[in-house]
Amino acid sequence: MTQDEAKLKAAQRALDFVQDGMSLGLGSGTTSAIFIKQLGERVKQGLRVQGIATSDASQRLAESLSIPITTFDQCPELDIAIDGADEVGPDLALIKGGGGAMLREKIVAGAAHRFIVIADSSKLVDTLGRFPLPVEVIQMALPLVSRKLEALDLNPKLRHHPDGSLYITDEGNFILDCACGSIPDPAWTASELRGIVGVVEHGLFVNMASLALIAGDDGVREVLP
Ligand SMILES: O=C[C@H](O)[C@H](O)[C@H](O)COP(=O)(O)O
Repeated sequence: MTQDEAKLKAAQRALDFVQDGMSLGLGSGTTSAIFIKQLGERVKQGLRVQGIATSDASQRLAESLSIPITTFDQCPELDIAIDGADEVGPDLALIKGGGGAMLREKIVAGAAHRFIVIADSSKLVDTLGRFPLPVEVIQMALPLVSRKLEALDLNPKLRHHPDGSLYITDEGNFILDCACGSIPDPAWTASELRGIVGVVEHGLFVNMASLALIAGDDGVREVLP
């Protein structure tokens, strides 16, 4: 099975958890985009749902498929948030933010009764940290935050687009990608990052996911924390 086929299988399985009338968190990234497209098909067939998107790109995609979009004003609680991940570690601790969307993703996942991760099996790891950990930073604080991350040996590097221009998030911030290697205690690292003024959010999701749907050659596995 190719990685894209596995992403499709995970996304399709996630649809089994969606019921008529639900309010959904719509994730970001390639796996989530596949889920949103599948959801769009169901909406076309009459499924009634509404969603809050975790990025401008996901919102545009959902709107193009006529999936109704709502806001936290109208809908402060979501039934399920469904999103991809860059790494899925023990206890379903995650690294997210490869696509720069982790701030809104964390807000949306936190507002959902269930947060379901969809991923192909290449994302499963024994220890988080092979994927660089994204840290979203207020622009003016960049030099200060960079120094603090260096002092923590997190090895931050400012994210750029492939054309060399600076990467700016949907909320107007920079991202420092930390090639820090193994993260043996994600909760500790998360709390260190949380304590740095100027850090808006980071890509460690600890104790948030309630289920991961991991697709590979052996089918789709349901992984619990
Ligand atoms: O910012 C992006 C998100 O956290 C994505 O969910 C994550 O990067 C996984 O993306 P993909 O499904 O494309 O591997």
